[in-house]
Amino acid sequence: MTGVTLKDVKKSYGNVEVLHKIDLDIQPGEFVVFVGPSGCGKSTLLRMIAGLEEISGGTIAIEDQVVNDIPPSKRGIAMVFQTYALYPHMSVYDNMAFGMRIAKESKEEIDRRVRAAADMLQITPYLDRLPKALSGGQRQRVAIGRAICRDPKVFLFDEPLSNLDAALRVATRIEIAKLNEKMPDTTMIYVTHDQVEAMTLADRIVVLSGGYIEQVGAPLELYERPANLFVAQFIGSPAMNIMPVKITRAGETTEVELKDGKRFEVPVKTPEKDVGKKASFGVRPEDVREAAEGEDFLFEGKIAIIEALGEVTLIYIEGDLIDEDPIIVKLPGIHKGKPGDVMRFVADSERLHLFDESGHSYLYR
Ligand SMILES: Nc1ncnc2c1ncn2[C@@H]1O[C@H](COP(=O)(O)OP(=O)(O)OP(=O)(O)O)[C@@H](O)[C@H]1O
Repeated sequence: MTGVTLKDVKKSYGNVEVLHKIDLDIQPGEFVVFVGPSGCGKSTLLRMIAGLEEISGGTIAIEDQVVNDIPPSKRGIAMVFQTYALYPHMSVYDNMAFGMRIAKESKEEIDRRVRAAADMLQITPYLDRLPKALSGGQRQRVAIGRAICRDPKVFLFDEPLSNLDAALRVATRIEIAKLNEKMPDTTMIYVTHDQVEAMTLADRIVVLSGGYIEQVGAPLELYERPANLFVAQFIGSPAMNIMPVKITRAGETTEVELKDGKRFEVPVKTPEKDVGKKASFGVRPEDVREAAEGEDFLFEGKIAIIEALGEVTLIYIEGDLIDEDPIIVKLPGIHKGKPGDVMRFVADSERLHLFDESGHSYLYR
């Protein structure tokens, strides 16, 4: 089984460094997803692992072998692209067989592998068709099938679903999850800017921003214990609400004060020296509920906009508690509030987050 190790990996274009000091250990058989906003460097990092981009510094090793100077075809990897990259004049069968023919595999072996991959992806009925006679989702399955035929040690996916419409994206995502189950020994590295893909497919997510790794962890770890403000607001939708606070008591748990003077406890550890300092208090829209009559509430405000989505209602709360955007609350079902109504909210204390002045998360208890 094959892992991938990145040590102090850097990438520059001219004198602009776009990836800085990337250290990452991907375990054999692991499904790792790179996410981050546009331009953060996730595709470049994947293409460096594939050998499609030169490495400006550091080392990339696949199965303990440093591959910096090894061409893509010799790295034991297969890559699936956003644009499918199928040969338009070749049948599905020939597209899938192509790499093996170049590698001079026997006819029988080629046939066995093409049929096994086609069966795995349910594309057997289309083997004789040209790519143009297939839907986008079917074409992407052919591209994945072609990659499987190469029997790669490491499978790389570069935003494979982003050209598909919403329904096909879900169906193909599930296909990829099944593929991962069927190929437990194959390491998979997947680039996306879609959080749902990252959360549902990954064993571990690598969050990148501005060419740096912000955090590496299991999906729910990032959701429940974000290491910093960036990850807190990047993972989860709508994003976590962040309100400026002052620390009024430090210790094993921390008391903070909102801009309106309201004080409450957050179960995180803070050092005594941080008393009086500014901090950022975070609570997710879905972790808030409406306070009962007379219940001690966390924050209050006026409804600015209310959006009924059926299964949930999104409520945008006006007020002076945050500097820019409104606070967003996500309540289950249909809520009968209307703009102008004043609402009060509570949240379980375990669902509260606190970040220091530089945006790092205080230690969760
Ligand atoms: N050939 C190139 N020459 C110069 N700069 C480049 C080149 N390719 C990429 N970059 C820069 O490197 C950075 C990372 O690009 P990359 O494509 O890896 O980002 P990304 O996270 O995959 O973004 P997206 O989600 O938009 O594809 C960007 O700032 C980009 O402008």
